[in-house]
Amino acid sequence: MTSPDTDAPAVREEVLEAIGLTKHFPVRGRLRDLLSRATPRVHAVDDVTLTLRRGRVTALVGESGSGKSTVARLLAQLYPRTAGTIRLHGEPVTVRGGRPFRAYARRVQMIFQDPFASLNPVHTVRYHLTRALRVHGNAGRTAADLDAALRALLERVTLTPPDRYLDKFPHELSGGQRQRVAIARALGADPEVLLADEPVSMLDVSIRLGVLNLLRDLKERLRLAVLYITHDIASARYFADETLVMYAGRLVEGGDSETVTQRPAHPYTRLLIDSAPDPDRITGAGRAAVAERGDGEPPSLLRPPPGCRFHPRCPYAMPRCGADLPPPLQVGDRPGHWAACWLHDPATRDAQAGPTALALVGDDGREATR
Ligand SMILES: Nc1ncnc2c1ncn2[C@@H]1O[C@H](COP(=O)(O)OP(=O)(O)OP(=O)(O)O)[C@@H](O)[C@H]1O
Repeated sequence: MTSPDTDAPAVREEVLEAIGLTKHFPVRGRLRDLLSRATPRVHAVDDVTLTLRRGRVTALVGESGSGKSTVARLLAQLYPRTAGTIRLHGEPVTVRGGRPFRAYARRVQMIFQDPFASLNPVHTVRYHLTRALRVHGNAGRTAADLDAALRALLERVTLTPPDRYLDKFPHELSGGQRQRVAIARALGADPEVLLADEPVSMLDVSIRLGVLNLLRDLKERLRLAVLYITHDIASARYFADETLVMYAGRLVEGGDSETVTQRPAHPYTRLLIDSAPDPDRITGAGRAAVAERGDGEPPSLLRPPPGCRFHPRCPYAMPRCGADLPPPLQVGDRPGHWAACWLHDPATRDAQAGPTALALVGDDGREATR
């Protein structure tokens, strides 16, 4: 296969794919459970399908406990999965430790929320980066090669001049600088995929944008495929090409970020957007509307609700929503925009149309009729 403009082999845009990814954590049961021999399981992730592409950021958005970190850890092969397939460049891959895991980690790197916890306080920046370069075979042969590679890494994350940072300990750096070191360490593997789990949520608001801009610059210059995990849907609009919304272990909506954030189609996405702390939008009246529209608790993942998991909180729930799991349905005529919500089933829309219609979510994501 060649690209249209050159004779060079076309590079596969899909780097990492998850198909039907599922993780149920067994939890220690109460005596009653032990006697019945049924092990309770937390349904942390169910049937998640997603694709990470070269040079693109995919945001995975949802509230705390929705399963976002578990998805990242499954993709990083830090956890065994209950079901599903992970494909790297089209090849199914399962690794559990040892050399195969190191080979996988060379291509798929993870960045964690708390850079202070992920850097060892007794070691310098030089130590952390040298180790990453050596483990992944990128330290070169000579001391001069290593020195050049260390400087290049620090320059790539704009910690310049490198000499100012190489011999610093983590506590001598600001939160933003520490996260840049953690990113440099991930880049030491020369990866194709970065899994960034809430990479800025522990940083001061004033420096978040700088770190997000750095990640965006890296995806553009290094053509990295980036998974950006966040509970802040506003930052997804700014930073991600594509946005996926997760609720109680399942994906509920996906599409390009502009569409998902500006014209949300799933009632849960609307709730997330309405409850985001946007001073322009959230007025007293706005808050009241949010409360009316399903402010409440996410369900227990030990016994998730049947049908759509959002139905107990959903102001638009129909009898069908508590019984049948909605598949991903295309939203209106917008290719690539989907929502797992029966409101977007053409049959439902036809049945609900007319003067007695209940609330429907229109193509613009707002109520069409009431
Ligand atoms: N090792 C584990 N054993 C049992 N349950 C777990 C384990 N790890 C996560 N869970 C549960 O799985 C569910 C999803 O957790 P996860 O951390 O993936 O969510 P999250 O969306 O990343 O939340 P947060 O933003 O708070 O990190 C939660 O109910 C959590 O308690």
